[in-house]
Amino acid sequence: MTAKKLLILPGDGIGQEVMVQVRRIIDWMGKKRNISFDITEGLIGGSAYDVHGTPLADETLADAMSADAVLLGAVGGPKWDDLPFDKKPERGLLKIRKEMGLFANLRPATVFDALVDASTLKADVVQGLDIMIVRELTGGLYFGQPRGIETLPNGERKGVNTLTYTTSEIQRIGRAAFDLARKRNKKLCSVDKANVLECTVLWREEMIKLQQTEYQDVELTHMYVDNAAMQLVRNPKQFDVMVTENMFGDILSDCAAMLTGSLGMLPSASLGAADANGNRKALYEPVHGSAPDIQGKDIANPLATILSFSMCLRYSFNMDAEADMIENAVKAVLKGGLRTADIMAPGKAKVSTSVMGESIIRELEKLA
Ligand SMILES: NC(=O)c1ccc[n+]([C@@H]2O[C@H](COP(=O)([O-])OP(=O)(O)OC[C@H]3O[C@@H](n4cnc5c(N)ncnc54)[C@H](O)[C@@H]3O)[C@@H](O)[C@H]2O)c1
Ligand SMILES: CC(C)[C@H](C(=O)O)[C@@H](O)C(=O)O
Ligand SMILES: [Mg+2]
Repeated sequence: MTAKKLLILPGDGIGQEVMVQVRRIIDWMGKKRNISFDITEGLIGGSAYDVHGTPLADETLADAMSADAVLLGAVGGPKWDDLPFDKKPERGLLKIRKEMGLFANLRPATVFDALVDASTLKADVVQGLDIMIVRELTGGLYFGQPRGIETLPNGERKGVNTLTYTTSEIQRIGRAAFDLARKRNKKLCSVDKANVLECTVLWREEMIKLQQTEYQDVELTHMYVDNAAMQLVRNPKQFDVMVTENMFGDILSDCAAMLTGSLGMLPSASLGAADANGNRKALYEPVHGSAPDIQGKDIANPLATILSFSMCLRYSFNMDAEADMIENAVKAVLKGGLRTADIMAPGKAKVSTSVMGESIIRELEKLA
């Protein structure tokens, strides 16, 4: 079997620190499981700007387009905050998502039993939680035209972003979410703001049509986004799969992260359309950012990125056994009481990023 092509883009800040821990797992898989990948490492975000003068060089994009999967850390940081808009690290991330056609961003929020106490919510609210947020990733308010800042004739300045979706964009993300719901508990909640925004009136109409024509076995409900944010904190277990607009999904997924204990726990998969062979372009990344406030201290939680790699093994490389091993190793380490600072609790042992990574390898040794 030819080795799968994996492009690794650590990015900036703690993105680089957490990716070191994934590289350890990859090395371990090579030595102990005889599984090797054809790995290219590249730059994205501020670190790409520093070298190439752009947050995503054409060669890096070409590597991403020809890879079987991309694994990304995080981008951004204060060093690059004052750059012109199109040079900012975040533009590199938006560009790679758009160019690769990664319209479906899956953000699972699962509460590990050992971490029930790490959430700021009461244990019975989050225990056993397993929800999937499906965020539309290449349209909506992030990409709609017109956008920008203009100066009006009267000298005032005007900022513009536009929320747009076409029916085909809504249908493809709708199908992705319905398909996932069908494999889970067959409940889909479509989150919109149809009481105010026409674009999401269309969103709701299309979701209803899809349910009636193709997914009658899945229960479809609708919720306004403000209520959904509240319900996620009040009673998150009412949800199975949620599907929503790009920016709504960005916000709701950070909110869902705290149900699991920390933003440092939430992985994600961004997927494109299936080709004739059923293969999809795919990028895996933690939900969190480059966390400049804790950068360089060896205290970041690497588990969201490690779990993103496990999603990569499962969704892109058909390596379910290895994905299970990694997830079981994470559970075992947490059960054993090891915690990075963000999920620390009384009576547990606080460990660094690197010790967390080493501990995962030790557990993998036991499971192999
Ligand atoms: N996907 C991405 O690359 C991505 C996502 C979000 C933010 N960003 C960028 O990151 C920079 C910082 O943004 P922010 O502070 O709003 O969001 P952030 O996600 O970087 O951090 C928010 C808070 O969560 C903490 N945190 C995040 N990840 C953690 C981890 N793995 N372990 C422990 N604690 C963790 C941080 O210390 C911080 O207090 C900005 O430049 C932003 O644009 C990038
Ligand atoms: C950094 C930023 C562009 C990004 C987003 O808004 O999509 C981030 O917040 C995320 O959630 O991946
Ligand atoms: Mg975000």
